[in-house]
Amino acid sequence: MKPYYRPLPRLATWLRQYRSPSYAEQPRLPASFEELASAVTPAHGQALWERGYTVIDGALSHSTCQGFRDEILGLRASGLLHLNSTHLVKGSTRSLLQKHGIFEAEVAEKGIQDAAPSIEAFQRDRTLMTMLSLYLPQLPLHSQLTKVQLNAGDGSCFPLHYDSDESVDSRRITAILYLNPDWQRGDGGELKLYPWPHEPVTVEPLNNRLLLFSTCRMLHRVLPASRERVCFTTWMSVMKPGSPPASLSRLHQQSKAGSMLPDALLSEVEVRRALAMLAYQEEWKCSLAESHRDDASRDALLTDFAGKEMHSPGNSQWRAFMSIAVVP
Ligand SMILES: O=C(O)CCC(=O)C(=O)O
Ligand SMILES: [Fe+2]
Repeated sequence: MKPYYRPLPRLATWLRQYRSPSYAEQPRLPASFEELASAVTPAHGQALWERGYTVIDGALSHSTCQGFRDEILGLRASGLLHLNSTHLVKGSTRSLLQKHGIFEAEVAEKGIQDAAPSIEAFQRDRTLMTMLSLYLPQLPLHSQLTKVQLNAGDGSCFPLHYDSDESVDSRRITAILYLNPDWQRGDGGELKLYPWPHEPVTVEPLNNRLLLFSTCRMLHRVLPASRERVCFTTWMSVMKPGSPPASLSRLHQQSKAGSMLPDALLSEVEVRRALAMLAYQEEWKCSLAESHRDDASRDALLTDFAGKEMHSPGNSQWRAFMSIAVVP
């Protein structure tokens, strides 16, 4: 005997779909982002681990990128993006200092998921994390969060910074997808990476370019943009906040800096950070001034930075060390 309830589940699904008021208007989402599975190769995993960054061009389809870009422009037009702020920590007081012309929102914020369904689907999709975990099993990625960004292009930029610190949270890989089909040389807005003691690297914000780098170990900034610039960032986290990765961005074995200071010492995150700050302190200070409006709080930020500087670059031995240490 056939059970009489068999057709019911299918009928119920069918009814639910057609009764849903939003059914007809639902935008068509890419079923998945499976192009990423072939775009990410073992060589990308290796570069990310050893150099601390890698670039994947043409990671997704053209129409997927167009959809992402339209959603971010729509969010800006509906006033759903807010200004990005630099966190200024002074003793026990924390203050926020707005950057000019950098508008952003996290996908988790109110109203963003409905207005940016493809980007929300990207945040939920696990293809990128799965591929990276396959090639970097030492870095078990577990979850991800996405933030959209629109740079107004009036000289807006980011100062030198690290996205996080291994002792602060469990984010380990930063993935930025650039969505700028008309970007041309001279428009600015390049991302500059400082993989010290290697030379800085400039990455153009080209359409459908996915840049991956170490969240805690890669010093970076955005150069002033003279044209509207769109992107989104996905931060991928490991399960346990304190867990390694030992090294995303191992030093070259024969690092020149290592012949003067042992590589083991240079591998210490804090030592690397202090030396990188020394190496780039003038550029760092300039980038802080460029990213914020000229007012009293910017003065406070610059004063705070001056307090952190180590005053040795005038010293000729130090200058000699820095010039020999850099590995091209
Ligand atoms: O816009 C970019 O290319 C990078 C932005 C950035 O560094 C950040 O949001 O932390
Ligand atoms: Fe950043």
